[in-house]
Amino acid sequence: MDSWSNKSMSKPRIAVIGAGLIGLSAAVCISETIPTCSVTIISDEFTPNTTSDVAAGMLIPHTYPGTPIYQQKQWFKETFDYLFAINNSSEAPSAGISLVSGWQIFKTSSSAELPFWSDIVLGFRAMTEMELKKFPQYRFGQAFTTLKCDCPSYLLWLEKRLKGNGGEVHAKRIANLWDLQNNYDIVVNCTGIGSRQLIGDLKIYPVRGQVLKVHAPWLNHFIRDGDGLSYIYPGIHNVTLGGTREKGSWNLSPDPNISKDIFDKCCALEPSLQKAQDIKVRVGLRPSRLAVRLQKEILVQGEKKLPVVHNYGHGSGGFSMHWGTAKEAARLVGECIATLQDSLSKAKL
Ligand SMILES: Cc1cc2nc3c(=O)[nH]c(=O)nc-3n(C[C@H](O)[C@H](O)[C@H](O)COP(=O)(O)OP(=O)(O)OC[C@H]3O[C@@H](n4cnc5c(N)ncnc54)[C@H](O)[C@@H]3O)c2cc1C
Ligand SMILES: O=C(O)CCC(=O)C(=O)O
Repeated sequence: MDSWSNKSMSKPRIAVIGAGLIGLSAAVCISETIPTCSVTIISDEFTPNTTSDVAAGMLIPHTYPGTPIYQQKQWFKETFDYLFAINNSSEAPSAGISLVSGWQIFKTSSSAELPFWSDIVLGFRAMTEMELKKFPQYRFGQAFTTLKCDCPSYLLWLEKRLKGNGGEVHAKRIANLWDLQNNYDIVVNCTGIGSRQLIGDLKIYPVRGQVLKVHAPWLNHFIRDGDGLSYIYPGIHNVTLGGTREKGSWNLSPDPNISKDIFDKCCALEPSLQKAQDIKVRVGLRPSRLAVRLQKEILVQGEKKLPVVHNYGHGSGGFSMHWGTAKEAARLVGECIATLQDSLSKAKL
């Protein structure tokens, strides 16, 4: 009899490691799609101290070169539809979800490809001559309406929803997945960049991002340079100005020169930002990987087995993809439960 067969599967116990966007959304989705299980989040950091709190929270996907495009499109569509429904409900302000229209602008039209997500966001079209007059240095642009999450509000709302479903939250650093084996049947790994140390995945690396969060409530249109290095994203509580992408840097200290550079570039795009107030600097490490890792793994140690569902490596696109990947993680957890129940009933024969 292996160690699985000793456990009662009447209420499968699921541990989700990580309380960033990916852990919280996976935990909520599991608790809602498999209501017979218990879900516990275990994490060493919580909002407002996660990478997910630093993000702009825009639904504008980046492409993962190692994940098939049809898969990315599906995750984005599921995420967009889910957040659009929240946006259209009375929950929108407490969840921190808003619709935002704006422009992605390019210095040359040849660099402006039609993105794979153009038919998922709303009203995607080429910018008119009139709109482009605002940006004399730019030749071409795309106008569309998408969704934005106010990151800390959305994380708190997810946590509240999880607790409302009976889920629990514990503060703890996990050094070894096997430490969870006695108390849980299945582990869901949503540790982001922490997966490099926790499970030794050397394919995940940090891409440092520094942003400014400013008070400029008159702004309601987003502006994104197509190079992804300058953006102005108005949200419910503040405007996020970005940004930087420093591959391989683990430095979490804000750099004042970079802050000045971000501010100057954003003011060049939107001069009224000179009047912005309450400027705060935030730095986060994007958990980057060629492909999101979303798969089952059965860890084996002698007679013992521990089913793990990995869900990490969302890089620059966690907000854009999170509900689609949470649904897939929940489906994989369901498969693990079916395997455990099958092994339990065989052991009883
Ligand atoms: C500047 C910036 C702007 C961004 N803007 C956007 C955007 O506009 N749109 C978009 O889609 N994406 C954006 N992103 C990307 C997005 O922030 C990430 O994809 C997303 O936050 C990843 O979420 P996560 O939950 O995997 O990671 P995290 O938020 O880092 O959460 C990981 C969690 O795991 C916990 N953990 C790690 N190791 C352990 C351990 N050993 N034991 C216990 N707990 C552990 C951590 O404490 C944390 O709670 C941006 C990122 C940055 C840096
Ligand atoms: O790239 C963007 O425009 C959105 C912000 C983001 O995803 C990032 O900075 O990683």
